Amino acid sequence: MLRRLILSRNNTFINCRYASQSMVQTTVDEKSGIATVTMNKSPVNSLNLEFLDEIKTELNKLEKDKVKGMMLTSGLQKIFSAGLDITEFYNPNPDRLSKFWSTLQDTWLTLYKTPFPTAAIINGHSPAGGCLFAMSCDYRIMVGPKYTIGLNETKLGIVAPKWFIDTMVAVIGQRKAEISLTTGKMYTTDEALHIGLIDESVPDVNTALTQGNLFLNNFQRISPWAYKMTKDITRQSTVQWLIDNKQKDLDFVVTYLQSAEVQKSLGLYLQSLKK
Ligand SMILES: CC/C=C\C/C=C\CCC/C=C/CC(=O)SCCNC(=O)CCNC(=O)[C@H](O)C(C)(C)COP(=O)(O)OP(=O)(O)OC[C@H]1O[C@@H](n2cnc3c(N)ncnc32)[C@H](O)[C@@H]1OP(=O)(O)O
Repeated sequence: MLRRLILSRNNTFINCRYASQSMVQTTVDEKSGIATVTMNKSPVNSLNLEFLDEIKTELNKLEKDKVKGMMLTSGLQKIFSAGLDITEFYNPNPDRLSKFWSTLQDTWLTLYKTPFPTAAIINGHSPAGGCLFAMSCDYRIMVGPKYTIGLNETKLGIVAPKWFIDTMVAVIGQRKAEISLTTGKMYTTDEALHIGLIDESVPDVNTALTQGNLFLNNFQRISPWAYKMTKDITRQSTVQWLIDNKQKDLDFVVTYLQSAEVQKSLGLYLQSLKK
């Protein structure tokens, strides 16, 4: 791992951590202590085992470094994240599939429970797992109007696990989540703003980053302990369910994803993507 200081747009030094061939780049503004984590896995930031592992490691590092906040964004032109890498569960190797799902569980727990405030800068399409990661941040700013966001699992012939569903319910409420999930609806930026799936719609990435910094800087005036306790209490039931049911969730997903019916749906969906 290498480190270097670079000069930011507002002339403060940024501590930049990077590794060769890294899929995740992080900069930390030395003045504000706010980190920007950029997902950079071409072509669509699909979340496979190695990518998830890198994201989790990076989040743990930020916690150790006691950053004051984090913005999660994408380095790709028009995609925040295409969600889970479908090739991880189409014709899967069962051992790798187990490892992949456990890593997803752990990465999500790490992101959902960060002791520092987080903002998703959604600068591109954000289906399924991409939407999950955005919803797991404390605040969402989406660059409009061209992109879409939502949990579209039913469109793939699969079911969003309970903790995906609970995360969405926590953001938009039971009724809207039920409609969104059963129909697999992908929302435009305006629609997402209207139902509360995102907090702000902005015209470009620079504005999104400025607004993200503004949101995170609010916490300079809040006790970190009070922040963390409040977040833990608010998110407790969703987090605790997964902690208590990790193995059950894993066993179910591994069995269900390998069933002939689900494999057939996934094959057809992958084919449609290639077309
Ligand atoms: C009680 C419990 C019950 C059940 C539990 C059981 C099951 C577990 C549930 C599992 C949950 C899964 C959640 C997910 O995240 S599934 C993934 C859903 N993602 C999508 O549907 C996104 C699909 N992709 C797109 O819509 C577009 O690609 C996108 C808008 C992101 C970008 O469009 P663009 O035109 O720019 O690029 P494309 O040409 O479409 O794509 C480029 C190449 O990338 C490949 N691709 C795209 N998305 C994925 C993906 N998610 N995984 C793997 N590969 C992907 C695409 O095929 C293209 O490949 P090539 O043709 O270049 O080879």
